[in-house]
Amino acid sequence: MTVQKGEKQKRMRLQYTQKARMMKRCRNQRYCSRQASCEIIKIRETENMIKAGIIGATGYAGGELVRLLMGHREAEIVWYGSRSYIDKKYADVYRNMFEIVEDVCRDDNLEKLAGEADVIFTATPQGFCASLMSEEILSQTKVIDLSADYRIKDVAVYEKWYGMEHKSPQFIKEAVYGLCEINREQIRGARLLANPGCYPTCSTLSVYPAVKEGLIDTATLIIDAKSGTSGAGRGAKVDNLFCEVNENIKAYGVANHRHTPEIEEQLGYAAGHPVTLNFTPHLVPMNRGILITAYASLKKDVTYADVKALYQKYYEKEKFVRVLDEGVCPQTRWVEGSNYVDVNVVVDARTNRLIMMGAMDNLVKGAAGQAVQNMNLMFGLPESMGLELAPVFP
Ligand SMILES: NC(=O)C1=CN([C@@H]2O[C@H](COP(=O)(O)OP(=O)(O)OC[C@H]3O[C@@H](n4cnc5c(N)ncnc54)[C@H](OP(=O)(O)O)[C@@H]3O)[C@@H](O)[C@H]2O)C=CC1
Ligand SMILES: CC(=O)N[C@@H](CCC(=O)OP(=O)(O)O)C(=O)O
Repeated sequence: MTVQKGEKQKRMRLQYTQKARMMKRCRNQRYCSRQASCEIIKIRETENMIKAGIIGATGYAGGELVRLLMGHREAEIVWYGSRSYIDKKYADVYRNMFEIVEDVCRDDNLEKLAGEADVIFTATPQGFCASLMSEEILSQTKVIDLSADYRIKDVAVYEKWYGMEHKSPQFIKEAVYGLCEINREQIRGARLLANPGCYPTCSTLSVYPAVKEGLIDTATLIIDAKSGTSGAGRGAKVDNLFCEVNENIKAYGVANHRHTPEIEEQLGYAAGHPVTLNFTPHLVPMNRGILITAYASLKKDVTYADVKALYQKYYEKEKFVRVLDEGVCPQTRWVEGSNYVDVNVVVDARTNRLIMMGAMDNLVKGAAGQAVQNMNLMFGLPESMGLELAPVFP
């Protein structure tokens, strides 16, 4: 049986290798079949495919990166980094990758990987990337860090909110905050990219035009946020057990969540002055998704049409930010599995407040999708390459 399968695969490989050679750089053929894709990936190794290494490939954010990069026609994964599953087949950790990923997990040796990869994604706990970063690494490869290590410019603020010493503060200034819709030009030239947090991405994009245009009083800004459980990662924690999360909703990190200073910093740049706000996250019994509802007092007398025009001014040309129609509130289900952020507003004339809403998939636009969007910009590729996925429904 095994022999027969082996023979068949050999024949198919030959066939597909020939096919791949004929296709040369025909970019749209990668998924003509699973076997073909393997061969075509190999052929393209010699054709300047971006070699990507993932440290933390066995986590939820890293796993989503694997899924997205498998569908990226200019990138291939050369390193599935892990700490607990070294030498184990990646597809044995995530069986959705059965017959799709054949590689085994390797260690988390950032220095060694720097010599093999054009780009390294660190989808690891806070502090890991900062503890290993060096000029030697950055002179060989680009690094996209999905943790918060380089997101906050003031090291004292980072150390206070994250409760740890920053091990390489000398790189904070150089790191570019990778919110593509706002920092696109700086991202293009970055060696070290700080991929934004999930809550900060959805919060900032939902509120940004109103803050930038001075439409709201930022001192009154309150951001209420809800997240699915994958936001907490794959590690076993009592708080995330089925019986704790199912049929339940709870606030956490009230008045002290570590994403607060990140959102304040980004909105401060937009406002042109420091911003202090309330940010309250909630854990909801869903796998994925973030929903933001933000409130602030209006400084101007405006209608929905005025505010919509302002949001369109910033987002009309943004593929991944969709400003919904009047009266339509964003829902996590409409963005699930995709890189989209849906936003909308309501002008509440009765309370003179603007209510700003946003929905996004925490693992895609909130983590891996945005990381791929950043990689595309850093390598001069079309920004949406590998991300043109419609949301899944239901
Ligand atoms: N989940 C989300 O929605 C989002 C997550 N992020 C950020 O992405 C990063 C990863 O998050 P997430 O995927 O959720 O976390 P997970 O807990 O699911 O995964 C963590 C990964 O890091 C590895 N790892 C754990 N500890 C260490 C260590 N001490 N040294 C090296 N590697 C280690 C794990 O490897 P192994 O399992 O093999 O031991 C695993 O692959 C975090 O910084 C998180 O804040 C950012 C935005 C959204
Ligand atoms: C539900 C849940 O627990 N969410 C996480 C979000 C963490 C995350 O995504 O971390 P970074 O964006 O900072 O990397 C939390 O609140 O800590």
